[in-house]
Amino acid sequence: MIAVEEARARILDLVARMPCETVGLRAAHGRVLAQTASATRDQPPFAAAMMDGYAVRGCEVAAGARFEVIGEAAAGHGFDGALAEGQAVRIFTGAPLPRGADHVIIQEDVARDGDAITLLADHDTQPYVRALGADFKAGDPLAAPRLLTPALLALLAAMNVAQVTVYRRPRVALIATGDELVMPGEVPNPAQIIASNAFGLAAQIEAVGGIAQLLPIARDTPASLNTALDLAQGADVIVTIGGASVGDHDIVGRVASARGLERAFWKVAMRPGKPLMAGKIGETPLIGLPGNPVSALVCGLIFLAPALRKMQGLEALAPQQSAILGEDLPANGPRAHYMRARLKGDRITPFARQDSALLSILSEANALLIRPADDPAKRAGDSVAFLPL
Ligand SMILES: Nc1nc2c(c(=O)[nH]1)N[C@H]1C(S)=C(S)[C@@H](COP(=O)(O)OP(=O)(O)OC[C@H]3O[C@@H](n4cnc5c(N)ncnc54)[C@H](O)[C@@H]3O)O[C@H]1N2
Ligand code: MOO
Repeated sequence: MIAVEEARARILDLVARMPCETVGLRAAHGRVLAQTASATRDQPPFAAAMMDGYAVRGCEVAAGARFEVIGEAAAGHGFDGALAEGQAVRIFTGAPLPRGADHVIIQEDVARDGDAITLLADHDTQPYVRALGADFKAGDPLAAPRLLTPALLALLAAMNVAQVTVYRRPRVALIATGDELVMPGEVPNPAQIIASNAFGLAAQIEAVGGIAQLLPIARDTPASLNTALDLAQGADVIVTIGGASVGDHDIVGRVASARGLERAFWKVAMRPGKPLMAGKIGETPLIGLPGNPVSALVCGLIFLAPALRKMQGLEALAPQQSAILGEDLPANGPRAHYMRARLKGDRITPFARQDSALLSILSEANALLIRPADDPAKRAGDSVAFLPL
């Protein structure tokens, strides 16, 4: 058995950066920018009014000052002429400032009489002008790699960047294995259960930008598993679920070896997730997850998600967080324990039941409390590491 960190490092070594592709902005949410994008224009491209009112020369702004209104500037329609002394242009938010103007008096602060305005005594003195390029300048870069969020997509659009180069999404083939499994909605026989793991894993994969492909369930025969592995060809990562342990029907290791698996490791000093296996068949990384539902999903978070992040040019690991332990815990054994826990404020308390088959407890948990291997007993109030769920 190897340590969690060693297993993760070996899995990260199995995967490579994805190739790039160019996509339109509407397809870029959640993708990772692979090439720096640069603004093709200044924003705003002119000094712009920040308020509805009157554009004037700032040096003339004084209580009681009168101006002649000589025209109008609206968003999308500038005023062609220039302002002379004593003149104002009616202006609306977002409009370019007329030549000669450097100040917008908000309309609440003037009395209008035909084509004349008079500035009221208690007027606002802010100029209400947004400078040319105040948001960004032509050539300003948006450096890669970075995850494209809603705000960044809006920024790229404003920069007049219509297409971006992003990493291709890694496609992950998911193969559930076991004679006991039927798909949700099917009618199981009395010894069967519903295949649940691939649904949680697919969601985890999609949450980190991957594409999940659910293949047909492989039965506990080499022929059936080989068929599923054939169908997985072309995937960027193959993930099997179950059949990873030591039982007579745990055939994933054997079948994968017969297909040329170069094993990076089998068995990790962790709970849940001990029988985890990983390697490469040809150029394709294969991760063999344990079948117990919580083991599969915890391994998905701790090993598969970082690998998919790395493949898309992102930092594989998020920084670890810490919280205050809510109750005393006995010493941990030789396997790191990822305990389903409830984090409330800065206090974290593990659930009493930690059986790796209990999805109900996982779904109630909002954190995994991390007990390192051989961690000594802990007291309530001690600081402990956790992963948010
Ligand atoms: N003698 C030993 N027995 C076991 C060991 C061991 O070290 N020595 N390890 C245990 C641990 S820890 C785990 S975890 C499990 C994992 O074993 P497998 O990866 O071989 O998984 P299976 O035996 O196929 O299934 C375990 C359990 O999970 C259910 N399962 C499987 N696939 C799914 C799925 N897609 N959706 C929902 N549930 C699934 C399956 O029915 C079993 O109940 O091995 C221990 N045994
Ligand atoms: O490692 Mo198993 O995942 O403890 O149940």
